[in-house]
Amino acid sequence: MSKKLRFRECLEHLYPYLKRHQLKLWIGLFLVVLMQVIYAIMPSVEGQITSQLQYDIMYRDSHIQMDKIVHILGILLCIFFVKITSQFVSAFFLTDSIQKTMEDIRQSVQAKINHLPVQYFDQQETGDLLSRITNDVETLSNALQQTLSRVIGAVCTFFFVSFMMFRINLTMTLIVYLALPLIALISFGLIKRSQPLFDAQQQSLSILSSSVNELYSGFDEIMAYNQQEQAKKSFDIANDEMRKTGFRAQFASGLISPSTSLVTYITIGCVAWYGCLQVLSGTILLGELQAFIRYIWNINDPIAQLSQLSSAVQSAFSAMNRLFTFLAMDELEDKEELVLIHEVDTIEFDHVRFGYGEEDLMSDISFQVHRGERVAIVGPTGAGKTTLTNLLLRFYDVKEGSIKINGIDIRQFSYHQLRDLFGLVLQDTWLFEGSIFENLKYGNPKADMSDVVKASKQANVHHYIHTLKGGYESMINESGSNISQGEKQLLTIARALLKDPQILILDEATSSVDTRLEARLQAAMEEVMKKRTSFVIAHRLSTIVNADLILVMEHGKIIETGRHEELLAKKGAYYTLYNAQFSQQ
Ligand SMILES: Nc1ncnc2c1ncn2[C@@H]1O[C@H](COP(=O)(O)OP(=O)(O)OP(=O)(O)O)[C@@H](O)[C@H]1O
Repeated sequence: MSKKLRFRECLEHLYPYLKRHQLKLWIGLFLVVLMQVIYAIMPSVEGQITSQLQYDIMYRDSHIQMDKIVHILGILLCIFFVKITSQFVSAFFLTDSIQKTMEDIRQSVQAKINHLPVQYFDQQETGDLLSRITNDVETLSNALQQTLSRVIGAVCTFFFVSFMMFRINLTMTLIVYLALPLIALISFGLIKRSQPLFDAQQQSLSILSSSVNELYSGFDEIMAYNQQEQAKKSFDIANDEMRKTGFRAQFASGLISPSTSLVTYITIGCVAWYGCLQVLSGTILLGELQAFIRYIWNINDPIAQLSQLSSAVQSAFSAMNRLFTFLAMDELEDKEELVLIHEVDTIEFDHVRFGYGEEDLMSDISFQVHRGERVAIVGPTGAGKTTLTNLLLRFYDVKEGSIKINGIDIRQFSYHQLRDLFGLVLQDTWLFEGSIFENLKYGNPKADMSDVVKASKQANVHHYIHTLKGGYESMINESGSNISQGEKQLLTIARALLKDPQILILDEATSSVDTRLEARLQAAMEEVMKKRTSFVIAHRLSTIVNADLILVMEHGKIIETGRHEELLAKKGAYYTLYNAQFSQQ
């Protein structure tokens, strides 16, 4: 994420997305150009009314020719009608193409998340990632919506209006042109200065969302530990930083408009003085001077507009930068499915060495498991139990040695193929916002209601679902807080049963539940492990006693292996652990 993209590179990344909806985009932009032509013609036509009146007063003894005035008004009305229609139609086409482009970008970000290595998520704040999908895309969308048509319009206006001004008077046009570099200098100088300030503002926003996210997800703990003051303090710091960066960025860009207006007024003063002399000498008509003064605003407008849009352009640039650097990140390379696995017969760790960073956490890990066996992994916290299962799922790759299924290195399989073999029942149960039925089907989208009910019965959770008002259609809220922890784990067991995986990874809950629920959980776990190769991060005595293989881990090493009785007889590490933790159960 370190390399920053330049503006041109950002546009190069954006272009393929815009290109997909280019027909609508081009129609919209063509109409924008048409509007600018009309915009350039209107002051001259309006000026004709003044010139006509001037003529009638001076040469026809104030006898006004109303038919000529009505004729010009008619032309103005037609032009106005075309302008309004173009405005509506172009807004429709531009909005449609831009919104579709944003939808595509959001989809790319979503797809990207699925193809990133797990390490990326270890290093990223969730708020930062969420901000990429929502805030950054929204900022870019707003900027395109507001700026694309206006920037193109501004450039066209500049050329069309210049042409009209030259037609009226060369000297007056040159006076205006003298002021233009000053306006450009002021605008773009201030834009450049405020660019880093906008970056800082966006960064603060993302820190603030992370902070709010943390406050919300840790709400119970904050209350329980009476840390409201501390939480408020860290939120206040993020909030204050947001205010400061926001103020600096907005103040810097807010200076642009008043400064450029001042230069415009001075220019109008000079032109009006020179123009009046020309009218008096009869070189130009009064209506032409009137039109010319309108043109000064119109030609300064593009530059002033750009400066007014600068905050949107700069925020969009920052957003595009983050979005496209994210989208350009290296993805996990997946293999084609060259090797097939039907039945998993053996799983083997062969002299595995691994560490999350430079330092090794585990080395020389070797053991073998056969089909249908139950492996209990025990050891103190931080021993490396979860890491072992992370390696099995290839969330991380081993540094040395290999993990083999049926004698084939798991790196030979595609991620999809490998992970398809596994079912997960974790302590940290994950259920999403949706109905119980949808949550259970997650493991097997093809399952129908009868499969779901069957799995729920096996997992001892069917009766509980029935007691809920909506049954299988009951909604689980975003955090899953409307269901108890024990019931949630039963639901994840049912989900795993529906998937019917060959290998099961089960992380037993350490939190104690009431005796009846415990019995239900126990039975459900036995059911899900039945006839399946299972790796259990074990906390229950019964699981360990019934295991075919117990791996005793400490500091990333397997220090003992065997069955319960053998290990007890050894009177080693397992014996001590058993007496300290499990014998009371
Ligand atoms: N994603 C990670 N990045 C860096 N270090 C990690 C990561 N995950 C775990 N660790 C570290 O690796 C070591 C082993 O962690 P692991 O979670 O495998 O232990 P565990 O035996 O499962 O512990 P527990 O019983 O508490 O879950 C710990 O020191 C932990 O801090």
